[in-house]
Amino acid sequence: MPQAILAIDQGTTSSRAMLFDRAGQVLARAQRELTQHYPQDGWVEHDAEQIWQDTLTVCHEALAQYDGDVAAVGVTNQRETTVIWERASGRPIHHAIVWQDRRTADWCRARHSHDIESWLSQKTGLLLDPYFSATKIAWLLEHIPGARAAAQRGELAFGTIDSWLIWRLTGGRVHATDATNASRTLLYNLSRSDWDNDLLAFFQIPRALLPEIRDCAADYGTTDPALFGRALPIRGVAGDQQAATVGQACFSPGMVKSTYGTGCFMVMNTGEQIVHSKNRLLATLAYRLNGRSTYALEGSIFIAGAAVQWLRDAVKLIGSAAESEQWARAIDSTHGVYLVPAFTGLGAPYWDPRARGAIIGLTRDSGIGEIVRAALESVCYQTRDLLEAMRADGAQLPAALRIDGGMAGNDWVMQFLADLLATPVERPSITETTALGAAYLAGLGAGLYRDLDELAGLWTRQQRFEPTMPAESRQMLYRGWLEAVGRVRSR
Ligand SMILES: Nc1ncnc2c1ncn2[C@@H]1O[C@H](COP(=O)(O)OP(=O)(O)O)[C@@H](O)[C@H]1O
Ligand SMILES: O=P(O)(O)OC[C@H](O)CO
Repeated sequence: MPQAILAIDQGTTSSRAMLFDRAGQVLARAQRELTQHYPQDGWVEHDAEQIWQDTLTVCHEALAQYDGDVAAVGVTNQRETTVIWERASGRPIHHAIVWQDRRTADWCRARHSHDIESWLSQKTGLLLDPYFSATKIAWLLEHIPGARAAAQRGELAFGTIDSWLIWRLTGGRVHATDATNASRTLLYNLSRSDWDNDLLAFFQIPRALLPEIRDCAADYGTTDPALFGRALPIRGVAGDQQAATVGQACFSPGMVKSTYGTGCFMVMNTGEQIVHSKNRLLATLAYRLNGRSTYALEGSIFIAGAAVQWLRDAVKLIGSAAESEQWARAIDSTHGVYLVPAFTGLGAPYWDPRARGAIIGLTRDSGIGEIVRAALESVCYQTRDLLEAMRADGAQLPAALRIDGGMAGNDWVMQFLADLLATPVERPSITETTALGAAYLAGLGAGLYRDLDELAGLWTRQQRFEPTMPAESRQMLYRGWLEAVGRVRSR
């Protein structure tokens, strides 16, 4: 029986546990849907206690499917989502505030200025936007009675979901995060690789709240033996998009992966160089190993697969996400219909928290097919926006785009994407690259793999989509999209 690696992938819409063998093949999997809470327009919350219980359940279910040894545990997670809990009781003081939540939009607007933006961008690679954890922490300290004083006394702990799970997995013994998750808080200094006192002062966040920052492949303690009947070493941690970058083996500068889950996140490896975007992309960490940082340029889109969920659950135009493909194939075009899924504002490169969604160009002939297809196309147009921004930043465009995530299973979307980008799109054999990346990092941390070259050798392609659309059609379609986006922007 080979030694397995347990990967925990706590995402926005579900919590997953997967067991991989050393070659990256899936041995077991279990998954639980996560309840979304929308207390007000633009607010999105998760119950941190449910996240923990679901994680525990899926780990038990996956481990029950396999009776061999588990060499290490890797954790990957939805990033930025913010939990604050009491150190003594382990109880969260409030629901987790999710990355999509826009409640701090006014807070950001009140403090926004050109100088602040460039100061923050220089230190963190990020922007002053509700997306990132710091404004969410500030909101909790301001709105939960007694929280600020308790934080100052060192009685509370902050964490992104990785820290929250590690705390619970280790029975409250380890309060740590990895550098990639830290790099999404607006509190991490990218070039100094540490929390930054000036940033803490700006957001009025006491240092006592913060976890210790470690490498992505490192010692995060062992699981409480009471949980799984044995103590399992936690050896790998990364935010989900960074884990997917590792799972897709994007280890050389210029390599790009794009993950289509709830949102879409395109990450380009920029090597040892921090590229400060002039086009509102983010400079972030790809991974930190042996104390050495590899940086990335990231484009974050808030709504991708979530638009398909909306078609299924809110307006009920389709019965399942997969059905969207038949609707799109059944017509030859949307005949000028565009859907801009700015349900929670617009992310990169627009960063407009007050924009809201729209369907534009409807005629008497428009039907379900046009709307469904427009929703799928919107994901590809938004990807093109990101690639255009990377191009404008002087990045050499990749020879092919490596894609993954739930929506990557939709062949029609992948072909339209290749057509619209005029770039081949490659789908790997294992599209669960986020969990795979966490397993690889844990394997590196446990000494099961030698180095990144060995991991790169494990990547295999399942399908390649070649662009075939004439350039003229591509440009015309994209022009229509830019016009549609222009109509929903708030500034
Ligand atoms: N065949 C499909 N066509 C279009 N969208 C899909 C398809 N299958 C799944 N999705 C979308 O992909 C998303 C799920 O992807 P996943 O990677 O599991 O998300 P996350 O990690 O963000 O929770 C859902 O939003 C779903 O609507
Ligand atoms: O849970 P996902 O896969 O939608 O990813 C969420 C991102 O990490 C948010 O930045």
